[in-house]
Amino acid sequence: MSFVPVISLSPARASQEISDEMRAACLRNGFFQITEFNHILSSELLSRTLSASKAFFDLPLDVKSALFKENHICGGYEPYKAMNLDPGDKSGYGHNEGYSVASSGYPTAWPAEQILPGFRATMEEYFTAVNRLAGVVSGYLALGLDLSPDFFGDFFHGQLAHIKLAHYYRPEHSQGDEGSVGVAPHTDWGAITILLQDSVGGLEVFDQDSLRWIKVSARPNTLVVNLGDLLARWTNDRYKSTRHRVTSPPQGIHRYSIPFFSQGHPDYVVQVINSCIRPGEVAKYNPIRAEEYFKLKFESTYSIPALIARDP
Ligand SMILES: O=C(O)CCC(=O)C(=O)O
Ligand SMILES: [Fe+2]
Repeated sequence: MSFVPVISLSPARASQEISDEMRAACLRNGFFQITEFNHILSSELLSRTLSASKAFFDLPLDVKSALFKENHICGGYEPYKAMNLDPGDKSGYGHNEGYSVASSGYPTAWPAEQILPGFRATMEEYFTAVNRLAGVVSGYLALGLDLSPDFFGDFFHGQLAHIKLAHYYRPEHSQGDEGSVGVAPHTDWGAITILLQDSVGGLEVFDQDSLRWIKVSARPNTLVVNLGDLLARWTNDRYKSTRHRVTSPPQGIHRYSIPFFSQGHPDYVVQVINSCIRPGEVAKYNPIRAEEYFKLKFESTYSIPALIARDP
């Protein structure tokens, strides 16, 4: 099996076949790519969303800075090198700037409509579509675990999620390896991440069997799906949440990507799935409310103490 298999979601395929392929990928690295999901999310929307993201980052810095992300629940601007996903490594600050959009009902600092016409509408449209796609993928994941397809339904319904527009580039006049850390090695925190990326590439996964960094190809009309720590926890680590990183594009090249992070309904209590506990094993994790879990993760990661102090 490929390290990061490409799985077609074509409606012509049998659900069991799709879920079997996902299961194999989840047991290995928790990483796969999906294609042929046009019936859920159109390729036109994918390219419109990437273009809108580029237009946002082209705004002057003072306009973007005024939209500063206030705390881990809100959406807003995350300045260049604000985030270190590897808290133990001082050189782990990613060479990217970001802008996150929170679920509807949670505040996002939007640019004024006259500054970026249509931006908000495109992001909201993409958010709704990718959220729906996450629900569809979760149905296949449940089937792959021999659970009812709506097993994850209450977690995803009314969930807190966000998309993060990311813009990677090296510092001006950088040389050699300077600025090569796009995102330091990390695992994602949530249930599933769905990544939209342009054609530049740079995402790498640390394959759990060969113990090598594997490049994830950037394919048109294809999204990368990976499981986060919460799904690993939920399955008593049967399904994998794997370390990955982003290598910045060469000097002068810009890369745009948009991960969707699925965090679940804040009040949902995530408890190890009984059938994932093998004979002789015990549940490795206590039940935890999704909201509490994310607050703990956020506080250990971000480099801006003010963001945490101002938590509502
Ligand atoms: O931009 C990418 O390719 C992935 C980014 C990522 O892993 C993250 O933001 O968690
Ligand atoms: Fe990630």
